[in-house]
Amino acid sequence: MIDLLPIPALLTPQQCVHWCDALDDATAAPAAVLDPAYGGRVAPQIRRVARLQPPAALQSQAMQLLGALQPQLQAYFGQALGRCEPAQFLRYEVGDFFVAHQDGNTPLLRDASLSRRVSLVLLLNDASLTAQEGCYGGGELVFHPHYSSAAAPSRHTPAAGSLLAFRAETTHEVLPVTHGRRYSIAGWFHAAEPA
Ligand SMILES: O=C(O)CCC(=O)C(=O)O
Ligand SMILES: [Fe+2]
Repeated sequence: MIDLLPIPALLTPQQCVHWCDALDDATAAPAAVLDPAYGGRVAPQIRRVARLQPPAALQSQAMQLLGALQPQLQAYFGQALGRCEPAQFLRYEVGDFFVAHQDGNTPLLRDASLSRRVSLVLLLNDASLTAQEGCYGGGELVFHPHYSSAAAPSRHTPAAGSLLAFRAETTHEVLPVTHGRRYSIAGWFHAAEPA
């Protein structure tokens, strides 16, 4: 079974609209794969999405919001958690996606992602089947069970302002966006430093 913790209504609909508006003025650059210290590079066949440079106030608000979840996440995932990595503000345009991947805690990859323990994805706008102002189509967040499990992948389109937390080693992907723009924030809690 996939260990998924949904946290609804972390942001109000008004905050979501305000954050998306602020992000439309932000500098955007193609998001990289892998840790920059280990040759982080843009690989659009793997991850095609713009990483936005939010205003400093928004970045720190997001970090406060995510940081406050630490006790709840520690209790749910049964892991001692340390720092939360700077959140990535992401915008998926039509055709953008992120192939199935794990965010960290995968022992064969010995970069900074090794100590990631819990991944967080916060959606800033809603999905809709038809094109609607401010909404996107496609872009489902899909979780894949362990290969030894017969369970089917699960697809999620969290409501604007709500978050999904999962173990960093869980395989997940973002399906291509089919209309509109999808805004999300990704963050990661690392293992607590040994005392
Ligand atoms: O944007 C999302 O929903 C998830 C992004 C993601 O999986 C990642 O950045 O590692
Ligand atoms: Fe991810």
